[in-house]
Amino acid sequence: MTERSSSGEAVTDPKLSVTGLEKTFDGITAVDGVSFDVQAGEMTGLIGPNGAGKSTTFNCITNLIEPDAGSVVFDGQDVTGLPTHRVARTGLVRTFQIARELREMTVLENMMVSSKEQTESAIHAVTPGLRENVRTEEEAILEQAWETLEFFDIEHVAHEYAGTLSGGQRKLLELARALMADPDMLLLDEPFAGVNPTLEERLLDRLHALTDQGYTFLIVEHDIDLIMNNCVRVLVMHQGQLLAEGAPETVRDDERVIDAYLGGEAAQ
Ligand SMILES: Nc1ncnc2c1ncn2[C@@H]1O[C@H](COP(=O)(O)OP(=O)(O)OP(=O)(O)O)[C@@H](O)[C@H]1O
Repeated sequence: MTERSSSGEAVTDPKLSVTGLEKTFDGITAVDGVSFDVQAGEMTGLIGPNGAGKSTTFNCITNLIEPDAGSVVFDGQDVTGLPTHRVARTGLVRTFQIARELREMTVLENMMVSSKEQTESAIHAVTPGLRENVRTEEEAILEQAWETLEFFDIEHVAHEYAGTLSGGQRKLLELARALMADPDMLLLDEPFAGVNPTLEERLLDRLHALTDQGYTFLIVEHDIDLIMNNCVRVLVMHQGQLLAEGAPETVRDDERVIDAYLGGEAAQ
C-alpha cells in the first residue's frame, strides 16, 4: 500500500517491520529491544562486531529462536511466534547451511525437496484422481529447479552429491534452495563466508539481479566493505542494540559505529 506524507512524498509500507525484539539467554541479553524496517526490493545489510546479536536477531525474525518480546510484521501480516515453516509460507525465507543428510543427496535432489509445492504434492499423491495433477506439478518443480540451477551457473553439478561441492558452490546452492520456496524476501546469514573471489562476484551479481526482479534481502555479513558497497541501507548492531542505521556513507562516518568496531573487534 502506498500513501502520501504531508509533504506529498510517497510513503510505502515496509516489507518487514521488527519492533522491540528481545532475547535473553541465561542472563545474557543477546537482543535488547531492536526495532527496524526493511523496504521492499532493497538489499539491507546487518553488521556489527562479534557477539552484537546479529544472528540471534535473524533467528528471532523467523522464530528459529523464540523471542522473549517484540513483534515481526511481514507484508502487513503479524508473523511473530509462527513456526519457521509457516513464516516461510508467507514468503519470508532464510537460507540454511546444507545439513549433513542433504550432503548425501545430489544437488538436484536438494532442490526438489526444498520446493514448497513438493510438500503439497505429497498430500495430493494420496488422493485418487489427483495423480495427473501431481505429475504436472512435479514437472513444473523440476523445471523450476533446473532454471534456478542455471541462473546460479551450477547446473553442471546437478547430479553431484551436495557434500562434494566447494564452499562457494555450496553457498550458491543454499540460495538456490531458498528460492525454490518461492520467497519474496530472503534472510542471508553470512552468504559470503568461505567464498572465493570469483564465486563471490557471481553471487553478488545474482543478488543484484534478484533485487532488480523485486526480491528483498536482509544480509548478515562480517565483510563490512562488501555490505557498504552493495547494500542501499545498513543496520549496525552493538551489544544487543541497534546502534545506527542509514545509507552506507552515513553509517560509515558515524562516530558511534567507528567506536563500536575500534572498541572491540576492529580486526574484522
Ligand atoms: N544459544 C545461546 N545460548 C547462550 N548465549 C547465546 C546463545 N546464542 C547467542 N548467545 C550470546 O548472545 C550474544 C549475541 O550472540 P549472536 O550470535 O547473536 O551475535 P552475532 O552478532 O551474531 O555474533 P557473531 O558475529 O560472532 O556471529 C553473545 O553474547 C552470545 O554469546
